[in-house]
Amino acid sequence: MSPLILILTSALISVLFLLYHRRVVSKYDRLSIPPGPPGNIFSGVKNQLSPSPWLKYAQWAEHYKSPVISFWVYNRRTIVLNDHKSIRDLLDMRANSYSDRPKSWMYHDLCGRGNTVFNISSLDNRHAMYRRLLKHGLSGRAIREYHGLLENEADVLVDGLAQEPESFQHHLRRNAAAVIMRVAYGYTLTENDDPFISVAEESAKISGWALAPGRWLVDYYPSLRFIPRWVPFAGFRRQGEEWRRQLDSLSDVPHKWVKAQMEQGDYVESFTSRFIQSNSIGDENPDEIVKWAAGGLYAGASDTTVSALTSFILLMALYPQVQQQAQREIEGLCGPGKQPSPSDLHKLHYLNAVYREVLRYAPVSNIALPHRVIQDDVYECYKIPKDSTVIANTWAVLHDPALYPEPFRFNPSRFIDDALIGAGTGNEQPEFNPDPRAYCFGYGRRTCPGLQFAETSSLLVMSRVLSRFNVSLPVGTDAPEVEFTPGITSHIKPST
Ligand code: HEM
Repeated sequence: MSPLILILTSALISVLFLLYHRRVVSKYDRLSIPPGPPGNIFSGVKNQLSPSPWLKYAQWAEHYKSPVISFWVYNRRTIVLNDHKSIRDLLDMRANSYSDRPKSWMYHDLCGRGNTVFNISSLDNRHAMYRRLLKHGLSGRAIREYHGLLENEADVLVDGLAQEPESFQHHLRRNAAAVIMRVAYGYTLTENDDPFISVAEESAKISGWALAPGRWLVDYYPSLRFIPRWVPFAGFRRQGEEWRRQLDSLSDVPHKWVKAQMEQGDYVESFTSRFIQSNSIGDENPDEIVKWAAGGLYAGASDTTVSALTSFILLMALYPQVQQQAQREIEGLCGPGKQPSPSDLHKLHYLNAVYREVLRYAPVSNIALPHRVIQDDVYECYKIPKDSTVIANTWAVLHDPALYPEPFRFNPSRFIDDALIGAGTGNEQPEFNPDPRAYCFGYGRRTCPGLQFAETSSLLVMSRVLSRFNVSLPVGTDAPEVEFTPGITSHIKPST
């Protein structure tokens, strides 16, 4: 080809590219951002969000007549999805773009927690490695191996409840911790003041402070992290370093304990021991991958199942007819006075419906965890800018009257009564009362890996409690207003 033709061809290609680019870019630019409250120039809507942001988001969606809304929190663009369609379309169908986490500079960077399962970027290969391990360790087959453990701990729980029914939350907490410590580390909890539980609670406390939304300006203005630590107003840097030291040593405790037990040749097989011995992890530092994945087990399981089971106990006391129907089902299957075993659980259709209705009526996680979109996107007539924090308002979906008629009525039959379920085609969700587990456990590549484990352990506890007790409010107590605590994991009140 002659040089002239080459030059002309290159020029033509450049012009075509520029025209295409201008058309696409200007089309994107012409679109508007989803509507939402303007907020103030410095902190955006930050001061309008507490204590129950999901209610505020739902109000704004109604006010702006759009399920997809947006606003600023300081200098961070936040998009909230308030209906099932936008959540499905974006977080699930476009999971490759919407599964990252927004960066918390205080917690991820200064406190060094960026590698935990919950926080690590979805673009980091290690996220996929953690998820592979968790999938293996929490598969149906793995869970069957834990059946004996789940049964023993459920017995300990009901014995505790028989002795001190008023401390039911303490017993539920102990049960969740005992099960997951054994699964993750092969560790058996001591009766009181267990040192591993103290370690885990200390980490959770520090994490709560470091993650408090809006508390650390460095989360919104990351260049502040370069301020020298000796500068008088750089207290956050000194605090971050101190917490980093504490959190590093706390997260090493259980992992080192398992390794020491293994070196002595005297250990109970666990998630950690199994994967430490496996040479299929495929990272130059497999020990770290196992450590963080096992840490995710405790962090994911310890508070969530407690929240669901606390709601269950209170709702059984408030809805005796539901309780009796579930008890009749259990007795019909197992015989009078007999306890269901883990392999009976799938046959208890009404109890399964009660579990789903507990998750729907009192969501454990009202707004899942925040996601981050990694590239500019267009949804319907809106542009969604790269790096926006994307929040799914799970609470709004699970209380949407168009999806769940009479959403504030606790009614497990909605999931088994054909008259209450709209027609679905093939494998699709029904028109009404779809399975709430599709929302309660999060979305896309961040969907909770513990869904099946949570279900088996919760159903077992629920069935054992109902086959041994009649749950009721303390004598002389009026039925309380049902309210929920704010926070990442929400708990039904009264919680003491
Ligand atoms: C009723 C019980 C539970 C509920 C409602 C629940 C809910 C959730 C939610 C909403 C998320 C965030 C998903 C997202 O960002 O979109 C999550 C993540 C996670 N959950 Fe659960 N969970 C429960 C139990 C468990 C259990 C028992 C485990 C472990 C045994 C667990 C381990 C995890 C882990 C490791 C993640 C992080 C996933 C990631 O970021 O890639 N969860 N869970």
